[in-house]
Amino acid sequence: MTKLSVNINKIATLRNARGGNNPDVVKVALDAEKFGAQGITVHPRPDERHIRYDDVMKLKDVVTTEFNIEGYPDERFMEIIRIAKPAQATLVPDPPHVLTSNSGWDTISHQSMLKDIIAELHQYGTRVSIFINPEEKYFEPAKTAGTDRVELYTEPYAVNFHQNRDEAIKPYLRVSELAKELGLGLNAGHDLDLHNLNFLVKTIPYIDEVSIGHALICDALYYGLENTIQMYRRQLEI
Ligand SMILES: CC(=O)[C@@H](O)[C@H](O)COP(=O)(O)O
Ligand SMILES: NCC(=O)COP(=O)(O)O
Repeated sequence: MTKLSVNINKIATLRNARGGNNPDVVKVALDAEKFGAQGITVHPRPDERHIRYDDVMKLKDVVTTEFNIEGYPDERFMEIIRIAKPAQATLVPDPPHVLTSNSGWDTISHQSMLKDIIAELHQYGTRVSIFINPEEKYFEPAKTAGTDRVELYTEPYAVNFHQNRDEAIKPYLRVSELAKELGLGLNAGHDLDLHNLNFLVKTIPYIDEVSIGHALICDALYYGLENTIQMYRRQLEI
């Protein structure tokens, strides 16, 4: 069964908007776990626009489901992982000022860098996932780099879903078969929501984990966090 990891970046965005501690990121993470989240994901970007270094240092001691820390593997990120030792680190090739993640790794040109980074993260006992576009040429090099999992970058799927869901999912189906043949674990994330999630996991039933943030937090404004998490869980189970 595909697990739901709730990305709480946008809770921190709201908190930072007024400079206090409301909403309390740690409390929301613990409540999200109580409400059915099977993991907590954060993406501490270098400019700390939402999740801050201090948030990670508090969350690492209290998250009881899977803690997943995403980010570009610069020295600051590696330090965070060295200290936090999360269940999973997801490597994302984001430049510092990108609005949001907008591509997976070029695992061909970055293979040796990724290999060294992944080897170091494995020393901390952390599972490694790398963000990847649904293009077959990147999967063999990802495997050679030593990653445990790949995370399918699903924005193109989400964008094309409403036009033609069967066409939108085709590239993902192809590369998911390849990932399976290579023995790579499979995560998925970015722009997944209540409309497009079920078709993705029904068509690709061996996705280990989806990490969902933006749409889920927006839905929670209307349905409440507990109800929303359970609505997403239901989309993974029907
Ligand atoms: C890697 C990924 O797709 C998400 O973590 C995304 O980066 C969310 O980041 P923002 O919340 O900053 O948009
Ligand atoms: N890895 C994807 C993630 O953590 C959340 O992405 P989004 O749902 O905020 O687009």
